[in-house]
Amino acid sequence: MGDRIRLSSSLLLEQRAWQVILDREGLEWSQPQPPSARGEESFSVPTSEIIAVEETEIDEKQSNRRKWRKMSKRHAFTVYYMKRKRPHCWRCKEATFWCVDEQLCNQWIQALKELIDSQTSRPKRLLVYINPFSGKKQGQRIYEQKVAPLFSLASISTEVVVTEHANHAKDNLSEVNLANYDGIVCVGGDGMFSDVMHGLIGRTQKDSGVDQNDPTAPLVPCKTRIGIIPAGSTDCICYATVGINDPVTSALHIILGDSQPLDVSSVHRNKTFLKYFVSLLGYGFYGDVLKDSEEKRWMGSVRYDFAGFKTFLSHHYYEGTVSFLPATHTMGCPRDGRSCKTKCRVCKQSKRQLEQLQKFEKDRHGYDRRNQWHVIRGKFLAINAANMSCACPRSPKGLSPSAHLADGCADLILVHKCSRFNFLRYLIRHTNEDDQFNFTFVEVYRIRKFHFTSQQLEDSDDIHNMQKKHFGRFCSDQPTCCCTFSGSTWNCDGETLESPAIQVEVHCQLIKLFARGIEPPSKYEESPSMVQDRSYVGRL
Ligand SMILES: CCCCCCCCCCCCC/C=C/[C@@H](O)[C@H](COP(=O)(O)O)NC(=O)CCCCCCCCCCCCCCC
Ligand SMILES: Nc1ncnc2c1ncn2[C@@H]1O[C@H](COP(=O)(O)OP(=O)(O)O)[C@@H](O)[C@H]1O
Ligand SMILES: [Ca+2]
Repeated sequence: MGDRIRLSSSLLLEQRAWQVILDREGLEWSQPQPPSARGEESFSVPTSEIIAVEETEIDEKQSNRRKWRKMSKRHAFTVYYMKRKRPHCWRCKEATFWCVDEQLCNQWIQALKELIDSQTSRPKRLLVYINPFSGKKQGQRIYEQKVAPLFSLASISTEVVVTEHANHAKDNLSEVNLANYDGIVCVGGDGMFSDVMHGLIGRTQKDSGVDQNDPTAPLVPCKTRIGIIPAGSTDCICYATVGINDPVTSALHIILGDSQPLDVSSVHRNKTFLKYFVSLLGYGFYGDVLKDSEEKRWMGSVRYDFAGFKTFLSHHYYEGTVSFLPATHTMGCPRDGRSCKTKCRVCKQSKRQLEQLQKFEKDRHGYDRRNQWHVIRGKFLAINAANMSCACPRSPKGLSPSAHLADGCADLILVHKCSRFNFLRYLIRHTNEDDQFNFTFVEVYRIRKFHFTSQQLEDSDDIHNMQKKHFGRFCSDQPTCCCTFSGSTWNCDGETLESPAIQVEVHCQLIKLFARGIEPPSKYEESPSMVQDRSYVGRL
């Protein structure tokens, strides 16, 4: 595309004449001679924010200006574009331009279409999975009423699968031809995203011959992007990567072809792969809240408040050993206040440095003097590994406000045993501006890998070893073993995971989302107030 796309014409919009210019950068319209009372009016939409163009039939009856009808037939086209309504919240707006010259009108439509087609990162074919039972069970309605009309406006073809059971999306992804799609969309909550992500990562590894059970195997990054239409109970992954849980905003990020790389952490027990997570892996408090809330699914998202209150009162602590490998490749740290923003420099540089470090480690067969494992043994109310901020409507800054989406690190938060009052103070700080790490009983580290073993398992291992020595085989060798551990469970992106021992490793930028991270506030100040403020589907 070159200078061929450069048009400058006088067109009418809302009965006023505007000088309208289209070039590679975008569309601009301004008043040739601004009426002094109004001041100069000029509006622009960058190419990357133009959604679609359509030829428009002008309803002549609507016009009370008979003189135009007398003159000649009007020819019109409507430009649909993204507009920032308030921080992080996007809407689709429209502006209908017209003129009496049919050829000129067609020329504009053609040029705008060419410009839109030049945006090669935009998806054309999407595979959509809808969980009809997420959150308030509105997934299907949200998709059909708010999202599908926008996809069809943007000429995106879709194949829609309404899931019938848990893991449906994951299983389906193991057999579909991924080459047929430019992206996968999941409509639901964090659990639904987890299903899709496991399907996609598993499929990519299988196709590349990587064994997911091998905790040392470097994983192959997934090419297909995932879009999240939030319709769940917490919607943490959407909120922390877009800044809001709003279906229309997410649909627009997908249509405009945004791309946000995301770290994924793997959880293994010895040589068995258990799960991946992108937001929170939590033991103790968040594990117990999740486990308790699962029996209360019928309550919807309030289940978490009930379970949270109950778990808070029970005030269980868990003994165990955490060992971790601190991240040495990143300049960021959990309390530096440098939160992850669109086109984050910390993420970019960290990835580069991690690649160098990994190459260095490979050359030295894993050895690097900076690789010092730290070991902390204790009694914990909560052990949280936050791969991202984990911001959500309940906690707008999240569990670790300065965690990054794509730096190859997770923030490991250890909440040691403390009084109920202090734990409540800690929880309350998730909802306000105060630093939740500024407590003597809270430690936070930026890490690349960590291991956890519960005290019960350590004790039983000691007994096993002793008994093995003296009596031969013992129960852990038997599949029928009935040893029970009174440990907690893991909350792994909102899915429960029972394992008294795990090894976790962060995989830098393993997947990509249709998102752009958190836009800094200046973006909203820059956003022009447009002439026509009619929302297309935004208010549905
Ligand atoms: C006193 C107020 C305390 C508010 C503390 C809020 C902390 C919220 C942090 C949320 C981190 C979320 C991490 C993400 C988790 C999700 O993946 C996951 C699944 O999402 P999905 O259902 O959409 O699939 N969601 C969850 O695990 C839910 C976590 C929600 C925890 C809520 C805890 C409420 C605690 C209330 C304590 C009340 C104490 C009152 C004492 C007088
Ligand atoms: N049709 C279905 N029936 C039952 N469970 C389902 C279905 N589709 C998906 N699931 C499972 O429901 C779980 C929760 O889904 P999610 O969309 O996160 O809702 P919520 O945010 O309300 O927890 C996920 O683990 C997913 O595998
Ligand atoms: Ca990270």
